[in-house]
Amino acid sequence: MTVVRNNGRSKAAGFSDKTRKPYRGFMPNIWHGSGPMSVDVTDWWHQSTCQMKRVLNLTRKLALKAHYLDIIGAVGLSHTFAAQATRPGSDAEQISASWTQHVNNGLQRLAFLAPLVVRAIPIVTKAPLPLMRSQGVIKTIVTRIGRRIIERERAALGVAGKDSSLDISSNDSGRVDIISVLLGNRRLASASEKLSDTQILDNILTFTMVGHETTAGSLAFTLWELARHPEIQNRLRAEILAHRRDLSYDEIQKLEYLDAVVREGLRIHPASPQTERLILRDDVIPLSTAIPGIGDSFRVKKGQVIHIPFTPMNTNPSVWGPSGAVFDPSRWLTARDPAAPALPHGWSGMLTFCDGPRSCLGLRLAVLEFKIILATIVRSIAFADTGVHVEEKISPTLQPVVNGQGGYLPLRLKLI
Ligand code: HEM
Repeated sequence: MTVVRNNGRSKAAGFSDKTRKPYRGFMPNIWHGSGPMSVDVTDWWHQSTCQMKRVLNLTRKLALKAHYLDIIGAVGLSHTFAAQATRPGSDAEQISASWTQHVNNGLQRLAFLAPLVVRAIPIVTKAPLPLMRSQGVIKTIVTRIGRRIIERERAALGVAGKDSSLDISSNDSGRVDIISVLLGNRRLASASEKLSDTQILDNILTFTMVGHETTAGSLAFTLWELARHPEIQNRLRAEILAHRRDLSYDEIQKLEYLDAVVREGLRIHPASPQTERLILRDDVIPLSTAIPGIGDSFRVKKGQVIHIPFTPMNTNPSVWGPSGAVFDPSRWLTARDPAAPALPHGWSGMLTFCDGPRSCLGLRLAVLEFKIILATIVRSIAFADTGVHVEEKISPTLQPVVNGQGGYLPLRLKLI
């Protein structure tokens, strides 16, 4: 198997997904910042049912307002972004405005060249270009918030003012959230594995941005599908209305059609539809089906960057059948034909959360909050298509684009 690693500049290459609508507009992803994700929170995050129950309580409280920034703030950082308060100049408002700006910059005609330029001349990320400035604004805001969070943790531990560094020497608060795990690293890790201040701040930045934009985008596209498929929407609502409003964690897991709709939304509209990996040594990649002119394998060389397009892999007709690109939740309710080709690795056989050691750390939180918010919204609101032409473009995550404007997805709503 080829040895690859995340090169810290994921999503920097473009592709044209020929099986569906054309994409354009790519931006390098700098959310990973300069620090690696060196704290292993995977087990803690993926396996702790207690944590999930806490998430459930928090997300239920926040669900009606459906603001994912508040959710990641609450469950990840014990920080209140108060995203619902659209107070001009608030952190949430600034992050949102800069992100919209950033999305629209990435939709410019020549934006697809940006990753290539960044790769060739990395210093360009420091240039005062509008393309870079919007990312810089978000990084500045979240870094400021991150410093406040770390100082608050220090104060809570009674070590405030002991020294001027951000170092936390113990973490006995008993809380289990991302920030306490990151800071606990200072106490538990050996000297060579301790996270630096910059790495902790980079992690806060990563969690803040990937922890809300992706889930919000997935929900928006799924609501769009429900608006275009009233029969699916009605069936989902019927399932939800058959249960009490205040669903427990275990009850939410039992809603089969909700589960199917969420999986299908994530399969067809992966919020982060592509990534790339750097080849660490020369190797040969075997192909399951020979390609004319290439054969049944191809060589890769150390230093090459390989592009991994999730959407065609998630919808490939040879794996998912002729209706592979169609939004059809019922495919998750029937047993898969044993003669059909095996699904790829990755959650539910899809690449939406990537796969392998650098796959999404927030998978379970993402799916859980998605289910709770979708169930809460669909219970009370009916969605209809507006007939407006919506395009899907990558900038840098999957974005709805209407008349050249990114980040808007018009839907007609009716209270039930
Ligand atoms: C529907 C929602 C989400 C989708 C589709 C998604 C997708 C992904 C993908 C594809 C990657 C791999 C990126 C790459 O290597 O190029 C990733 C990484 C990551 N995700 Fe998510 N994500 C979602 C929600 C979340 C949430 C809610 C959190 C935080 C709680 C989160 C935290 C992370 C982190 C920290 C990484 C970096 C992991 C690493 O580099 O080791 N994600 N996500």
